Amino acid sequence: MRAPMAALPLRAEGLCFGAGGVGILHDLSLAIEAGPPLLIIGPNGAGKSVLLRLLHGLLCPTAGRIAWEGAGMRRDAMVFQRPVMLRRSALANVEYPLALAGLPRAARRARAAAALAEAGLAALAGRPARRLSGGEQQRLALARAAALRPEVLFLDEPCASLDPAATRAVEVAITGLAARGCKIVMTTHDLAQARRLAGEVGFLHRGRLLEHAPAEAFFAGPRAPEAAAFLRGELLA
Ligand SMILES: Nc1ncnc2c1ncn2[C@@H]1O[C@H](COP(=O)(O)OP(=O)(O)OP(=O)(O)O)[C@@H](O)[C@H]1O
Repeated sequence: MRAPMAALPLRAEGLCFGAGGVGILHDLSLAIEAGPPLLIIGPNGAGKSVLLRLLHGLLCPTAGRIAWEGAGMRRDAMVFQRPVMLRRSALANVEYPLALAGLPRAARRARAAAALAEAGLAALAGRPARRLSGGEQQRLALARAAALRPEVLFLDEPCASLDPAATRAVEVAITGLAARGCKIVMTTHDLAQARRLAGEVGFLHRGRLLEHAPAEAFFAGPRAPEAAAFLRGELLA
């Protein structure tokens, strides 16, 4: 089967977002291309989640533009910090969006089972999704998104409340998706996690993208003084 045409690159130009008279993102420009994961890092309240929501189309910019510049139809999905599970089995949670996407029943079952297996959840397929642990639910949310075979997957702090073992399992799932060609765009507070996963880094501070660089260059010596302070563990105002 031929791979669908790419919708990437995704370009944001002069992006601004404000709410209630308060500016949250300011004149942000960013090009997202196919390749290894882009980790968006920065202090609390920098605007990381808002940026992901804008890029995924859940919020409308107050100024600027977002364009998918490839020839293909956009295929992007998002996983939230606290995923919402349907009151059904894990397998049915993965099948449901496939049904909405119009996949025939037999193909749905096979694709959902494969996505669960890839996330290491095959043994839990029949379990009620809402009874799974936080880490299992997060992996289930990833499997549910991955089953749609998105070209881009936006992940908003997917490991925020997970212990190290659950974090590791989620990171394995993310790395697997990236290796299969899915562009990961992910926010995290955890610098060690950013070092483990990132191919490129975007550093946001007070609603401004102060740096976007290959991960190796960024961690070896960020250009923005605020990014350098953040890497040193200083508390940024
Ligand atoms: N829909 C909204 N309406 C109004 N203000 C919002 C909205 N969404 C976010 N904000 C505000 O915008 C700022 C940036 O929020 P955002 O959640 O993007 O930060 P963040 O960098 O993801 O922070 P954290 O690391 O704490 O999750 C915050 O001050 C937040 O209160």
